[in-house]
Amino acid sequence: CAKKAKTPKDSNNDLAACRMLLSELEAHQDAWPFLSPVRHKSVPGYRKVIKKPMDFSTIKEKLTNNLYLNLETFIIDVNLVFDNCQKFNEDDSEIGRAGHRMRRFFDKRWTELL
Ligand SMILES: Cc1nnc(-c2cnn(C)c2N)n1CCCn1ccnc1
Repeated sequence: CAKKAKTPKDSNNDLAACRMLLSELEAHQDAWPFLSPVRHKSVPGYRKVIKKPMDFSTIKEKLTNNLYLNLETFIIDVNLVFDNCQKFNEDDSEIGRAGHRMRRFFDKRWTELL
């Protein structure tokens, strides 16, 4: 089917959806590992293993500076947070489990927007 043209209104709706989704992520009880950048200087191996660090405060900064083209590019960064977490943490660990719970919550919420 023909791709629907993106109007300014569509972009504003995407932006509102991103802001709403991000605030829900930040308010989640399992968000604590992801609220600010991993202090890679005090986490041995993190900088070597994780090529593209990402966290909710960085996403908020990018949203504020209009660096997301649409909902898709925002979702890519949120998924990067959870993919990094899975790569660096055992599934059976505090942070690993929080990451899985947060990913499940996010997937449910943004798909409810479609
Ligand atoms: C996110 C995330 N992924 N791995 C870590 C981490 C930080 N230190 N260690 C040993 C990890 N595996 N993090 C950041 C967790 C941030 N945190 C830790 C305690 N309170 C916040």
